[in-house]
Amino acid sequence: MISSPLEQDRPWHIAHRTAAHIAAPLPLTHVALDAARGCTLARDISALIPVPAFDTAAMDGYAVSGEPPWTVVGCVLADRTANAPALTEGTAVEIATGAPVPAGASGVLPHERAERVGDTVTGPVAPGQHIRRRGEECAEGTSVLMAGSRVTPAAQGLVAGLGHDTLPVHPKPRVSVLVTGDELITTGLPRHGEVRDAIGPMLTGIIEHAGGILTGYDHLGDTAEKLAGGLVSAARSADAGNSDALVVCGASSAGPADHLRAVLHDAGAEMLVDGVACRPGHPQLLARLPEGRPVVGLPGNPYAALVAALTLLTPVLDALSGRQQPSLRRLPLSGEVTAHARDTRVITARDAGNHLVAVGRDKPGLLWGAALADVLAVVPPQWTGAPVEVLDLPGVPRGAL
Ligand SMILES: Nc1nc2c(c(=O)[nH]1)N[C@H]1C(S)=C(S)[C@@H](COP(=O)(O)OP(=O)(O)OC[C@H]3O[C@@H](n4cnc5c(N)ncnc54)[C@H](O)[C@@H]3O)O[C@H]1N2
Ligand code: MOO
Repeated sequence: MISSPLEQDRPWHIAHRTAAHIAAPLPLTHVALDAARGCTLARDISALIPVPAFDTAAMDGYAVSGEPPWTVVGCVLADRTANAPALTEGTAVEIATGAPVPAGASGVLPHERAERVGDTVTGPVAPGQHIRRRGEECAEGTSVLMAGSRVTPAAQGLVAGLGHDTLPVHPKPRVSVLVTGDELITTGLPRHGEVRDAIGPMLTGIIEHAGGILTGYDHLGDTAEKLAGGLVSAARSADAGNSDALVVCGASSAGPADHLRAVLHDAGAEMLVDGVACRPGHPQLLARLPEGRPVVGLPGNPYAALVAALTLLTPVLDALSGRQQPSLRRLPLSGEVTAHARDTRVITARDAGNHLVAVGRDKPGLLWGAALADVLAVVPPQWTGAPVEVLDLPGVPRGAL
């Protein structure tokens, strides 16, 4: 039985949470360090080597042994061949920062504190001064990153320094997108009856920001057959390993060309969110194909599609990537805001640091306000002014103002 969208509309928070629990994380795979950026760690990571890996000079100067004065007997640089003989009492070697400190050294005297005449050097050095001891910053085997954390550029640098070449991660979910609509064109000026596709161009960035990869993109016509065919071939390519989730844009409502619900029903899909009580974006949906793959249906109106992408698609990709759903921060909201009696409103806003200011220009059909905004504000039904939850907009730096 296919119901009309409005009858089934789920409260916004429930829809958001349902999407976050739709799927288990994709199975662990080992990927090269560079490819791991943005992925979620599937296991804790520990140090394969100590840091520093050997006793090392923390300053350019002289590694000395015993009390001054010292006779300079050589020079040690930070390279892999450095293998200086042990120092005996009263001797020193010139040493570079990072070079292995020879056995027998009692400290390192920085150049700027050293007085050197010929081969003799003197200066003040406390025992052990300016020597970084093996394992002092991180002992071998220490657990440094937890499973579930995201691989950031700093994390890549950290684990490279600790000897890793690959990382165990949940891979980035691959997403196939089907854009419906006979009226859509993808370049140039639309003629009468035509509309430029505004959803496709924003989806790649949204998917990437959510930690996924766009692996398939198709424009379909408006018939049920084309949509069913598109779903089948997208699902086939998914079987071939090309996608972990499907997104359908448009065809989500009740019009003569809106076949998504019927096609999903015929495909045996389980409908998990059949409309959301939010404005814009109420016809959005979330389903699971019989083999388990999630399908997110975005409404055709572009701003409604953006709201739906941040409501359902982002949490689905978080779930597949093994990322914990971040709890949304709350901020006070000012400006022209009219709450709805029954539905959540998702509106465009600027982030002024400790409060939000409504941007407006957020009618369903145009992304104008969204392109000017830093965030979307989630305004609950019958809102009377309490702080609201904040959805970060993909690609906008935090604290953009
Ligand atoms: N009887 C009802 N009609 C509508 C309802 C409803 O509840 N009952 N909901 C309205 C709402 S809200 C929305 S949103 C739209 C959703 O429509 P669909 O998802 O079925 O999408 P279409 O009908 O294909 O298109 C709607 C609109 O958006 C334009 N569009 C579609 N795709 C794109 C795209 N990729 N880029 C730019 N613009 C796009 C399309 O040309 C239409 O103008 O339904 C309402 N109707
Ligand atoms: O999703 Mo629609 O208005 O709510 O554009």
